[in-house]
Amino acid sequence: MRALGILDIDIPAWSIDLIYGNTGSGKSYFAGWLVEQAWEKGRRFLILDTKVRNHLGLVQLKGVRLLKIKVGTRYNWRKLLEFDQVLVVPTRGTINRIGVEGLVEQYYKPLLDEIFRRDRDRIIVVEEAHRYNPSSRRPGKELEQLFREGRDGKLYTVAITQSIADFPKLLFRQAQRHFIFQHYVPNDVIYLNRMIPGFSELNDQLREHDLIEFIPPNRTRIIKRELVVRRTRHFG
Ligand SMILES: Nc1ncnc2c1ncn2[C@@H]1O[C@H](COP(=O)(O)OP(=O)(O)OP(=O)(O)O)[C@@H](O)[C@H]1O
Repeated sequence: MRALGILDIDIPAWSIDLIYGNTGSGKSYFAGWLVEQAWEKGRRFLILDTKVRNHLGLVQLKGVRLLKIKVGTRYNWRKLLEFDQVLVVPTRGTINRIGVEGLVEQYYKPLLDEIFRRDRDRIIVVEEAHRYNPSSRRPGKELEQLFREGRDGKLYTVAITQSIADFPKLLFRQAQRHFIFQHYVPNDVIYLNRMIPGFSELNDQLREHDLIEFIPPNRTRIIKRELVVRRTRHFG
């Protein structure tokens, strides 16, 4: 039998984690792994998914509540936040009718705002985080307030995005940890190389689903895909 070793990634009391990489690189799979670690420690979390099935396996974990967003329905966010561990997903009909853009605007942004104003001590996992920003230069209000002031209320954000070039620098610079999958686009590699010591050499060593952990200003290491072992099924 192959010895797997243990992946020693901490789930701190507070952080801002960014997870980025191409479609299919393993962002959600890894985010789900982080959530499993948080669950084992009894931490409070809420996942805002933009896909219907992606994270559904996580509801196998005892205590995790599922809310399916159905377009036309009004939700009492305050009541929702009484639950400690929550997965929020759209129904297929919702995506067909209002798209991810409508989901984010009509439901997820107001929920993030409510979390910022009233919730405490929670890990908030935001899929497709670039969708919350009006442009690649301007952060959206909801993410910006969480990034800038979330620490006081121990509101810990995990933001997942495909394209780091489309993600406002203002937010990028606030991240406490980066989890980075292999990058191919030359401009992205140049950009990341400026930010992360030795990025291109590390990037060249990555296989599919491997990732780099970067803790600013200069701590980096490669995390091999075999170490990211999920306890629940991922549907990504
Ligand atoms: N460490 C890993 N070991 C084995 N399989 C993995 C690993 N990481 C990811 N995968 C598999 O790779 C596929 C893509 O992963 P995932 O859905 O997380 O990608 P993604 O980056 O979130 O993509 P998208 O941006 O399209 O949502 C999935 O089938 C997943 O099970």
